Amino acid sequence: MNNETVIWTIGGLDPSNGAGISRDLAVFQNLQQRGYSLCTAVTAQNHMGVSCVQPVKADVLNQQFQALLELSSPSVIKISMIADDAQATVIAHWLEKLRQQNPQLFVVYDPVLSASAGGQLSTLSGDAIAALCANCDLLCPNYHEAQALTESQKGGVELIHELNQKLDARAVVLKGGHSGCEAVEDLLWQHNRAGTFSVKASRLAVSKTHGTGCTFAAALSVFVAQNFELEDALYLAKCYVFEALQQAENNVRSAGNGPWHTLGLPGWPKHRQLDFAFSEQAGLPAELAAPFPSIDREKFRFYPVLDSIDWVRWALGQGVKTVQLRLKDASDEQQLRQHIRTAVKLGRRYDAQVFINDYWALAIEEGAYGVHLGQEDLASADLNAIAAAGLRLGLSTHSIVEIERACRVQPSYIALGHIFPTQTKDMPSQPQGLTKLGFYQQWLADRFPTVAIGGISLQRAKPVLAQGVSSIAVVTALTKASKPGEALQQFNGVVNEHFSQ
Ligand SMILES: Cc1ncc(COP(=O)(O)OP(=O)(O)O)c(N)n1
Ligand SMILES: Cc1nc(C(=O)O)sc1CCOP(=O)(O)O
Ligand SMILES: [Mg+2]
Repeated sequence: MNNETVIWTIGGLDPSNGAGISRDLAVFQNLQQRGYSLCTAVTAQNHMGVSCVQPVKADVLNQQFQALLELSSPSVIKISMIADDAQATVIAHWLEKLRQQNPQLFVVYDPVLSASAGGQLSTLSGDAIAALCANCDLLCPNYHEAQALTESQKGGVELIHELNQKLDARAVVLKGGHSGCEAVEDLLWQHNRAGTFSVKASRLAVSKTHGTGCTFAAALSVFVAQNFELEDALYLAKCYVFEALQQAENNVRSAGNGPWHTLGLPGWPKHRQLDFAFSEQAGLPAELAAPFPSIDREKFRFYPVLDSIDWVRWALGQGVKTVQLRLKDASDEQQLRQHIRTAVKLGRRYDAQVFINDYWALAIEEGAYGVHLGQEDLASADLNAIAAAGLRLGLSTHSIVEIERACRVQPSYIALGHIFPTQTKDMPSQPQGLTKLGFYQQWLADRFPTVAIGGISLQRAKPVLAQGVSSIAVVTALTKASKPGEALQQFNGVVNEHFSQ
């Protein structure tokens, strides 16, 4: 991914480069982002401990803000070590000002109070921390910090509830590295979502973990800046740190007994590495015994999604080999069954791959070629029954977490949406854009055929296909075209040219 954004990091300077702002800048650079730093304290420390902390004066911090604003305007600010209340007042002032200029500004607060190797770093009062939290979008403490902030010995979801009672956070990532458990589990809670989302990693045998918290929060800030949903940002940040630690573990012999962070950073995560789970939202579907039947990829390259049997008949008559019947205003069950039956028959007559959207039970009964389902259907649809009936299955996805959830059921294809703004339906998520589409495609690495959907016009077809997807799906580019026959021919031209290269 290479959409450069500007990220500011506010924190202390660690001369050993394991933690603090120099570590953050290394992570930003490793992930191809433009980073700037504001220094709150000069420390003398390494992975074995902190020997001295010299806070910078509040006025010096204030001038750093002024100097940086002349250069850039951040999309994300990461805050970690704040030495004292006077600094917190300066930061609160600037956050307010920057938010006025950019209401989309996202602030991540990693409340570093002491170093992992031991040593107090901050004299920040409880009131100052509470005021900061109210100004932040995401609070990401580790267990020690969360317990210190709440004066509680609880853990897990209960600890997050304690945090919420004390501090007015909009979202919390509770880092599990210090929980003492066998697996390291990070929990995400968001004020506007039910339940929590968690990512688990096995504990690696790396002994010197100085700076893992900073590395994690810096990577998380990058993924947020790249407009990933918080669940994805947490998942990717965790993969990033896991990969960095794994790399260190593998290299430990050649690197001698030095700290892990000197062994290099891994770059953008490229594939699935860790398990995740939802506590209350639509859970993970059970893994099925066998993959869903495959589709004919050559027939799949252009995929009209159509809202009537007349359109299906027309498209198949024009030679289209994959279509979807997507009926959204069907109230009469008999009529609905009739439409699905006709679509199935037409599919057989034209030797085409006809998918039925939503109505999986009727699709089974009518012997359809396949069904297309959304994420919310995953919890309610009987996937085993669809598989047992031999139907193909297509699944919608809009994020890495949804992609990974879809992969568990080994579908016949995965839809990636919505790429551009669409008039066809209200989408709860943001358009993905081409860069993210390319990232998703690389992430999937041809595990399943893919189809891009959402706002794809004739002009956009070529750059979308260039991201490596197996197919493009369109609704209005065909059904609202002034001359649908011509539009279809033009799409065929672009698709054939792309796949003949
Ligand atoms: C090819 C393709 N991709 C995505 C969708 C969207 O399906 P879903 O999320 O189930 O939403 P509705 O279409 O039911 O509104 C699709 N239909 N086809
Ligand atoms: C039905 C649908 N599903 C989407 C998804 O992202 O899951 S986008 C979409 C509508 C696509 O219509 P158009 O080509 O007119 O933009
Ligand atoms: Mg649907």
